[in-house]
Order: sequence, then C-alpha cells, then structure tokens
Amino acid sequence: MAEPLLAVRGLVKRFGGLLATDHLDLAVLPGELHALIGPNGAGKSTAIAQITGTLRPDAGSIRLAGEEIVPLHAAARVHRGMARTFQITQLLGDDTARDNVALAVQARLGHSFRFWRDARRDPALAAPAEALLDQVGLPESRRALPVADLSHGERKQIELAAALAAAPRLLLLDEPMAGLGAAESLRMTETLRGLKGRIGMLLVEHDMEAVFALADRISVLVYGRCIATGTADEIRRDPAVIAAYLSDEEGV
Ligand SMILES: Nc1ncnc2c1ncn2[C@@H]1O[C@H](COP(=O)(O)OP(=O)(O)OP(=O)(O)O)[C@@H](O)[C@H]1O
Repeated sequence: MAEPLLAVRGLVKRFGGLLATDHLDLAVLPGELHALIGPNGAGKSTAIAQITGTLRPDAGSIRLAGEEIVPLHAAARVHRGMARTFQITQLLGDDTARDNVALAVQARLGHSFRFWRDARRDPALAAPAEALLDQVGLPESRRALPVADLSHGERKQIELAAALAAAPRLLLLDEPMAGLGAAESLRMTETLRGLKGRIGMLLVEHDMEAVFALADRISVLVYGRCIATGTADEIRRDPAVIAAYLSDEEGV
C-alpha cells in the first residue's frame, strides 16, 4: 500500500464523559476518495475538526504526508496542502462567484496581491478563477451574479472551486451533497469523480448513493469508533456495519 497522505492514529477526543473520538485510526492514500460515514452523532464532524485543526485532540497522532500536524494551527495545515468545504457555505453573499473564487486564488498567492479591490480585476487571479469555475461546472451565465442570488447547489459548486483554489493535496468535504437536488447531486458527484487520482479526499456524507458511487474506500464510525474500513462491496457485506448502521439506511 502507498504511504498514506493522511494518517490518523489512536485519535481520542472526550467531551466530559462522552468519548466522541475513540482511538480512531484512519488513512487516506494519495488520490484516494475515502468516505467517512456513520449515524448522526457518530463523531464525523469531531474527527474532521481535529484533522483541520479547529479542535485539539486529547491523544493520538495526525500525519499529513508523513509530518505530524497535531501541534500546527489550522492555518499552518492549510499552508501544507489541506483544504476543506463546509456544511454551510462560507461565501461572501454580495460578491459574485468570480470574485469569491478570485479571492480564494489571491489567498493562495499571498502578499503579492495587496489590495483586493484592484487585484480582483487582475488576470493573474481572474484566469485561474475562471478555470476553477469551469472545473466545477458553474455555467458562465451565473458567474457575474451575487452569490446570494444563486441556488444552494451553485453555492456548493463555488465553495468547492474556492477550496480547490488552494491547490490542496488533501481535501476534506463536509456533506457536499446536503440540500442538493437530484441533478445538482449528480453534477457534484461527477466533479468529485474528476478529482479522484489527483487529490486525496476525505468525504463526510449522508447521501449513501453518492458515497457508494464515489468512494475508493469507506470507513464506518459508530460512537466515535471505526468499526470497519473497506471498499463499497466489503462495507455492504460487513455484518458489523449492517448490524450497527446500514440496516437503518434505505437503498444500501
Ligand atoms: N463541543 C461539543 N461539546 C460536547 N459534546 C459535543 C461537542 N461536539 C460534539 N459533541 C458530541 O459528540 C458526539 C459526536 O458529534 P459529531 O457532531 O462529531 O457527530 P457527527 O457524526 O458529525 O454527527 P452528524 O452526522 O449529525 O453531523 C455527539 O454525541 C455530540 O453531541
């Protein structure tokens, strides 16, 4: 097996008496789309927060491309190639899709662009922003509208484009399908499929159809503990998974 891009070992997080992350081991290989699934309250968001650096683990190790990142702040982890999308979008509603993504490109390029209002018309930001919007499939006719006027699905596309602007090695996706219609889900699924092989992805998602269509491997969390890791077929057949989780889900 290739060296993991992300290697989580023995991760522990307690909230008072509750063990929200229970000695979690998890690995994302380079270019792999690894889904993290589990019932409500299983500890998926808590695990993601520790990986991104917004929550400090009580114990355990998180390595990104071999480097221990637990001591690093969230911003330092971004600098090392980690990007994320959120359950609820974090875009600037009054700005256009183009401006939001150009701003994200600017954030990567850093201090060479000092004045945002002037810089957003700079082709050095606009051209990569346009390419990213192409990549996520946002129609050109929607790119000059304020984000607040766009659909939920379109905002999810723009948020993904903004995350990709950081040129991440590892992308953490927190429920990218949440609230999307059937056509929008399909488009998001195709976009994520297109990223496989190039970017390692950890996908937290309740939409099992999307998970089973996309994931190279799936890890199942129950009460903070990983009860199984495997391919979609292995997970579908795993008795512990069926007993603990999937029997409650439709269509699996
Ligand atoms: N800051 C906190 N303080 C106390 N308990 C918390 C805190 N954050 C999460 N928890 C608890 O930890 C457990 C795991 O929650 P978490 O949000 O990580 O689950 P999840 O798998 O992401 O759930 P969902 O699918 O509903 O988003 C839950 O029992 C939750 O109530």
